[in-house]
Amino acid sequence: MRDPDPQDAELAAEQAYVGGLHRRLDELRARTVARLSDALALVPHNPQAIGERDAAVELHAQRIVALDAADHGLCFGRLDRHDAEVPRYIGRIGLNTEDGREEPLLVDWRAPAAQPFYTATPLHDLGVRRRRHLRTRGRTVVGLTDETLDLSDPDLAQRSGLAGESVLLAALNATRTGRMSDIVRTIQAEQDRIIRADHRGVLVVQGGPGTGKTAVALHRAAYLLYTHRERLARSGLLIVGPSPTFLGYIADVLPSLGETGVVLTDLGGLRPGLDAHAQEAPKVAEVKGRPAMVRVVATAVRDRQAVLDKPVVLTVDGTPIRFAKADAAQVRSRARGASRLHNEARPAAVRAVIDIVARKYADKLGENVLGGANLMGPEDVAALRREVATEPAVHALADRLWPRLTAERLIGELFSSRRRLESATKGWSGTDRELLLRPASAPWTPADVPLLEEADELLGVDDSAERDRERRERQRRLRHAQETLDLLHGSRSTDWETEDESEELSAGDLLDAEGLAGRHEERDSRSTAQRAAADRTWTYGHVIVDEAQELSSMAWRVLLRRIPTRSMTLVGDVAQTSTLAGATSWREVLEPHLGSTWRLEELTVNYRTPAEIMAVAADVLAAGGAAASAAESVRSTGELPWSHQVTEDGFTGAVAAAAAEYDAEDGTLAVIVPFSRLDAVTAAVRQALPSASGDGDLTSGPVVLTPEGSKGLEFDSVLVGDPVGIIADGVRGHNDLYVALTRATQRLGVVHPGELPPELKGLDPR
Ligand SMILES: Nc1ncnc2c1ncn2[C@@H]1O[C@H](COP(=O)(O)OP(=O)(O)OP(=O)(O)O)[C@@H](O)[C@H]1O
Repeated sequence: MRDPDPQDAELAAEQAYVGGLHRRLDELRARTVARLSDALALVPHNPQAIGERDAAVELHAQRIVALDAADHGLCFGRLDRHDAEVPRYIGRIGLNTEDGREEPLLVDWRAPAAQPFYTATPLHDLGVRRRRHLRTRGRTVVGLTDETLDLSDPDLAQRSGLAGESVLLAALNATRTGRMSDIVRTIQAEQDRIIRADHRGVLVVQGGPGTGKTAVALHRAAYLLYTHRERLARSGLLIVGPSPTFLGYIADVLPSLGETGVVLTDLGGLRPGLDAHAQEAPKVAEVKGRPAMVRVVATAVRDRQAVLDKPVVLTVDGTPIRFAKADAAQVRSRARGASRLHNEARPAAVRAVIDIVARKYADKLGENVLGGANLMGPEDVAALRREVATEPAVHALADRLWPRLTAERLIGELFSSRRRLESATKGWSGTDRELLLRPASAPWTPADVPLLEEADELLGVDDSAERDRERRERQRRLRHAQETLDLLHGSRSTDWETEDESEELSAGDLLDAEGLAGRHEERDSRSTAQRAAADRTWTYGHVIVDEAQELSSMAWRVLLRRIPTRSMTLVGDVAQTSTLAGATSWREVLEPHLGSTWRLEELTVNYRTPAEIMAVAADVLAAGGAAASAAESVRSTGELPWSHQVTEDGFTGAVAAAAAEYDAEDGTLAVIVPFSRLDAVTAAVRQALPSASGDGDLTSGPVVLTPEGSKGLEFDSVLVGDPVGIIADGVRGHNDLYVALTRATQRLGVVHPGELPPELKGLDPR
């Protein structure tokens, strides 16, 4: 019989503890499910009770989601401290004992008490003696890794400075699934500092490829939701990413951390109700993103506030009325004086047309043939005005002079009319203007979204009909509330036929009635995230932007409107900018919008790409003239990235063959080619590998992408086809190639027709 292994005994002890945590989790879940059923079974008898019931249902349902999410990998860490007897366990959520008095059973990774798990070092041990990483499979503890934070530890000199290095490397070497996973078990100190940074103001996180910017941004979202739960539950948190494929790739991370109430979108999906994802030439997107477009949109709106080239003649009840150019000018100046917003000014424009036509009509009808004063009295004129107001020709004229405009109509009609474009882009070069011209039926692109939103800002809404409806509805509610109060108090009767009911109510009564009427207002049962996503004017509590270097000036305007408090986290890498509209330095892009009121944090370690691949990518970065240097890789694989020269004719076949070879390896695969070769290579790869997906779903098989489409993603194997084509195709071609090469977590191959560009000479020729 062998001696019991001390490691086994430790494992058994941890298993006992973790088992207890799971029992506690089950208990809490069962209790929350019971509360949810009780709330659902409740039959509320008044609107206030309905509101309370709905709030309770939402609260319990969210709690169940969070408890379920925590079940997988519930506890992953333990801290033994110098000054405490009991160890502190760290996990996905906080769990207390029944009486809630002792040290919590489990500390949420986001709580201040958990921070030493990520940041304690032998030099700054933060009271920690030993950090233990627990590995679990299902509910079973399958492994332990200890780090002693003791300066006298003889192994210390060998350590890399990474927290939980072996656990981290195991996570980094794992094959990818096509979906990003959370990193709560292995967050590194430089990442932790950013995740927990103060939420106020603008925090810019710069980092090379694979430094965990996206991971950090998402964990920061979870941290902010935990720390400022109440405020963010009301105002919401917005995360903006570069593309729908990217959003699909990161979609599991926050739910796995128990957080679901976040709005995730890309620019093309930011405008409620509009799917603006059509592709367009990068040069067109760049023009649309320029700050000069603010003026173009403003001019386009003013151009729709027309004056006449020549007089028009209307017929009112058989009487011809001449509407002169000067009359049109008067309409325009009255409407412009009424409101800055085009649609809000429209009622004034309509009134002005009616007034002018009625006056002229009265002048005609009341003309004194003997040459004296007009025979019409004020009542006659008022009656004529009412008649004129129902005349369709008068409204048609008002529409012509001051049309009701939606943003879609304004921008659509602007871009499809050479005449309108010329007027709105005076002083522009013909080439730039030409880029904006497109057919009326052209679908919307992401770069159109900021223009539509800009137009909305100038158009406003003519909500007079809606306001009337609301006023009547409010009067109805007030009447109903007062009747209810009267019933309660058995008080006097009131004549409700009077329009102005406030005269009928004493001040005290009105307050009571208003209070009661307010309770009857319908409660919006949608969640904050749903309401925020559907409302263009919603302002968020915090906004996170990933790949922020890609945003154009116009896109910044849209985002900043959604966050007047400027509580933002912007993550990106200026060396990965691919569009002309994108940033080459943070100062250059942020200064016009934020001045110098932002702070910069940097991430310096590349967790994704092995050193062998990074060496090649760094040469490409340098050849592109980038000022930034690539982040240092945390690991190497010993596998050299290779190149394979082929003829032009053999290119697609060779790519498909190499893809088939890589597909036989474990994990995910992407083939990245220039936009001009996308269709041909996709067809060839699909023929060789029927599982190759074409719909941007990264979980179902190999994908063929452009460098731009691969932004923010990663794959175990990456095959880059035609690097020279990538450099030539892009407006910042070297950056595009750099992005493509740095998507690989394990293997990289490059297939090239013709010579290999000198910056890729570091590849191993095959
Ligand atoms: N502390 C960590 N523990 C485990 N994995 C990590 C850690 N930090 C980053 N990673 C992993 O490294 C990979 C790269 O991270 P991420 O995609 O967030 O980088 P990025 O900086 O956004 O890259 P890019 O700019 O190239 O898109 C991901 O697989 C991520 O899970």
